[in-house]
Amino acid sequence: MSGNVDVDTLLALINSSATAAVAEWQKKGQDVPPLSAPETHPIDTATDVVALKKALRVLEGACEHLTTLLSPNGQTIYQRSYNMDTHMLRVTVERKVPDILAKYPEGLHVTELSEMIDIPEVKLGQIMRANAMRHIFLEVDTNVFANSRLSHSMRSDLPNGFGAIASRGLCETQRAGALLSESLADPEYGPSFEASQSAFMYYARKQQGFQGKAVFEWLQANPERRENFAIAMVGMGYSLGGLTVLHAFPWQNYTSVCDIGAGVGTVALHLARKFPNLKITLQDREEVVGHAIDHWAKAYPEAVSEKRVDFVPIDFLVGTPIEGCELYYLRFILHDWPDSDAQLILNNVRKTMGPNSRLLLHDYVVQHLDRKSGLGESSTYGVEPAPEPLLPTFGAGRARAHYMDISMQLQFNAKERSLGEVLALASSAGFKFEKYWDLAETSMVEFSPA
Ligand SMILES: C[S@@+](CC[C@H](N)C(=O)[O-])C[C@H]1O[C@@H](n2cnc3c(N)ncnc32)[C@H](O)[C@@H]1O
Repeated sequence: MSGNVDVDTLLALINSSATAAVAEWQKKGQDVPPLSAPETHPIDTATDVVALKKALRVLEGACEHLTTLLSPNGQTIYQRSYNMDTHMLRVTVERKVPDILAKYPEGLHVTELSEMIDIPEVKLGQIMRANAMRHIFLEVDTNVFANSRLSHSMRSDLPNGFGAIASRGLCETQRAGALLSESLADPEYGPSFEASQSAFMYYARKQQGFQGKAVFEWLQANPERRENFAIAMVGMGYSLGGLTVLHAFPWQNYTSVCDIGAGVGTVALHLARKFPNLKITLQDREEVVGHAIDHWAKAYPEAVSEKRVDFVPIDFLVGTPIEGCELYYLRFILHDWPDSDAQLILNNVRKTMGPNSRLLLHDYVVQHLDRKSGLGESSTYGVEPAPEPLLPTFGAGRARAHYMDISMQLQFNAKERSLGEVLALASSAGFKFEKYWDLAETSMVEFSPA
């Protein structure tokens, strides 16, 4: 069997998907800025990005497939094993280099930067160049660095939350990831599916001496990281296309929604702005509800004074959400919990729902990589399969689904679920499947009471 034939097909996919992506950038009113331009673009914080995400999942999948196909195996294996991207990025994100370089649009010599952030000049030069090679920072002159389009977008003064996403990924998730193999070999942690015995908790206990039970307690004990987590959730909405749900789902047909585990209202704030007739209730842990009240007082005081939004604390593992809402919406909640706890949460929602209420579960839906299972889901539930020769799930075009899946394992001993797993879980809590919403990157599954 020859792989040569795949080259032409992959090139055609790259061509058509890149053309479609450019059109989506232009629809937002401007051309694509070069990677060297330290500019933001409206597409960074656009919410209606299903068409862009659909083009990108083909483009990313096809580019990775083609380079892997045409590279000798040893080259790819070296590339995957020696990839230092996250370590290099962490050094610069922790030391707020994007904020520093924002003050030097013409660039800053590595000698001065090294004095400011206390890293020896030679080492820092290596680190900055390794980042610049991936378009994070620019070497504008020999040993002189400036912000690129990517590093500019991580500035802490921008409202996009991208710097916080990077910080959460690099400082918490990657540290746990670095100890995954050790935690899996540990006789206590390895076989456990308890949130208190995740790889992150292994890291927090062994390296930080933390005595608490699980991640949300760790965040509570680390206020700066908790604050970063809240901002990262805002950034997740933009970067993972989670806000496409604002456009895809007919919210205008409903009058009330309870956002369970809402955080400070990363989705609810947008819902309140776009659908003024929707009565919104935010529910989360008591201290998070306190932050949400402060956040809305600054971000959208009119919604509060017009009583379009309520804030009600809950521990969703033990208590039921408020009664009488038409919609119960859970975004990025069930993936934090192992099946036994996810079941408790769903049972509690089911108890409170009226006969005409709907449950909306919004997460990544992961798929097996064999074409048989992909085709089964596509014919039964409308999950779009990738064109051949791409892996049926779009391969690297869905990398973030796998990153999120592993990130949930690392932090909570939990996971992203396949559609079959979501349906089984919901069915055993007394729900009936209504509709699968393909949001191109994340997915939403709608249920009614059975
Ligand atoms: C991953 S965040 C998702 C936040 C928000 N839904 C979003 O999509 O941006 C998970 C949320 O669950 C909340 N949470 C965790 N444990 C909880 C509990 N026992 N009861 C209620 N909320 C909880 C956290 O405080 C956090 O806001």
